[in-house]
Amino acid sequence: MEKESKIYVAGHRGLVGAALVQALRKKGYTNILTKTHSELDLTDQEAVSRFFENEKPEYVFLAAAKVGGIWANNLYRAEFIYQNLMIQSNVIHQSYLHGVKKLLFLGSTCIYPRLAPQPMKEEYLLTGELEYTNEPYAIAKIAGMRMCESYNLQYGTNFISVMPTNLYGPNDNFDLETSHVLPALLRKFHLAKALQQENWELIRADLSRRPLEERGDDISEGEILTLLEKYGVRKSSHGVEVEIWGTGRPRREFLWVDDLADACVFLMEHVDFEDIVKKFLGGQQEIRNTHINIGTGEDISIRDLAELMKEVVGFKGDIVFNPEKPDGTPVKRTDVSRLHSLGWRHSVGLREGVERLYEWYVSSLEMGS
Ligand SMILES: NC(=O)C1=CN([C@@H]2O[C@H](COP(=O)(O)OP(=O)(O)OC[C@H]3O[C@@H](n4cnc5c(N)ncnc54)[C@H](OP(=O)(O)O)[C@@H]3O)[C@@H](O)[C@H]2O)C=CC1
Ligand SMILES: C[C@H]1O[C@H](OP(=O)(O)OP(=O)(O)OC[C@H]2O[C@@H](n3cnc4c(=O)[nH]c(N)nc43)[C@H](O)[C@@H]2O)[C@@H](O)[C@@H](O)C1=O
Repeated sequence: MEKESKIYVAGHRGLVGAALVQALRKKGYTNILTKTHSELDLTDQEAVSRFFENEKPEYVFLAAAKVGGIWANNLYRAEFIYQNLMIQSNVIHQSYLHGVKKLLFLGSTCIYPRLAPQPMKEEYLLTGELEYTNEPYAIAKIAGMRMCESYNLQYGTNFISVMPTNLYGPNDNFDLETSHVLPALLRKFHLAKALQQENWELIRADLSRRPLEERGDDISEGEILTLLEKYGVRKSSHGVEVEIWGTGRPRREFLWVDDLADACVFLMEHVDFEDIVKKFLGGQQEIRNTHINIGTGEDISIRDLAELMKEVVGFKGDIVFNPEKPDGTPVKRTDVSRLHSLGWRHSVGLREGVERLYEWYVSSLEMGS
C-alpha cells in the first residue's frame, strides 16, 4: 500500500474498525475512506455496488459485521447468519468487480470445531462439529473465508483472511446482554464497586452513558438496585456480589485490539495470498485453509479472568457463578505459528490491556462519551 492509496475501512466505528483507522493514520496513510452504517448499509447489494463504482477504493479492510457475545449469538441466530453473509458477499464481490488490489477479511476463531485439538491450527477448519451457541455466525465466517479463497483461485484476486481470537479494547460494546465477556465483566465490577461505596452518582453516570437503559439522573436508588440485579450485580448478606455466566471453567484467549490492528496492517503491507500458498501449502494440489490466526497463543479460564479484572477494578466483594447461562466452547486457543513465522508477534499482555481499558472506561465516563 502507498501512503496515498485509497483505503476503505468498513465498520470504522466499531472496536476493530476504529483501531484500524488509528493504526493506518499513525503509519502515515492519508486517504482513508469511511462510511457509517446509516450512510451505507452493507447488506444492500445495490448501494454497495454504487459505492464501489463511485469511490473505487484500492484496498479494503472488511471489519463491518454483526458482532456480539455468546448470548447475542445464540439468540439472534437469523440476524447473525443473514447480515454477515450479506455484508461480506457484497463487499467481497464488489471488490472483485471493481479491481480492488487487496482485501483483508476478518473472521473469528469460532470457525473451528467445538472440540478441536489445542492449540488450533488453521488446517483444523471443517474437521468437526461447530459450537452451537455461535454456529450461524461461524458458518457465515467460514463462507467469507472460503469466498476470498475461491475468488483468489478463480479470478486471481489478492484477498486474505484472518481469524482473530477474542478481542478487547476502547470503543467496545459494553451492553450487559449483548457484549463479550471482557467488557461485560469490567462494567459489572465497576458498577459493583460503586454500589459497595453507595456512590449513586457514579452509578447514575454509568447507566446514563452506556447503552444499558436510557435512564440517567432521575433514576431512584430502588430502581437502580432492580436494574443492577437484572444484570448480575446485587447486594448480598456479605456485601455486594457479581454474577459471572456459566461455570467459570471455559478458557479464552484475549488480544488487545491495537495489536490486532497492527497485525492486520502488517499483513496488508507485507503478505500476499501467493506468499501464504507458497509458504504454508507448497506443493499441495488442493489449496484451502489459507487464512491466518491472529492471537497471543495464551489462554486463561473465565474464573481467573474474573479474579484479574476484579483486582484491576478494585472491587472487594464476591464472585458467584451462574451455570444456567451457557459456557460455550470449552477452550479455543490459537496456534499462532503461521503468524509468528510471517514476522509478527503481539506486544500487550492481558493485565496491561485490562488496566489500559479500565483507565479508558473511567475517563470516557468522565468525558460523558
Ligand atoms: N470483537 C471480537 O472479540 C472479535 C471480532 N472479530 C471480527 O472483527 C470484525 C469487527 O468486529 P468488532 O469491531 O468487534 O465489531 P463491532 O460491532 O464493534 O463493529 C462492527 C461495525 O460494523 C458496522 N456494521 C454492522 N452492520 C453493518 C451494515 N449492515 N452496514 C454497515 N456497517 C455495518 C457497525 O456499525 P453499527 O454499530 O452502526 O451497526 C460497527 O461499526 C468482525 O468481522 C468480527 O467478526 C473477530 C474475532 C473477535
Ligand atoms: C469472539 C467470540 O465471541 C463469542 O464466543 P464466546 O467466546 O463464547 O463469547 P463471550 O465473550 O460472550 O463469552 C466467553 C465466556 O465468558 C462467559 N461469561 C461469563 N460472564 C459473562 C458475561 O457477563 N457476559 C458474557 N458475554 N460472557 C460471560 C461466557 O459464558 C463464556 O463462557 C462468539 O459468540 C463469537 O462472537 C466469537 O467469535
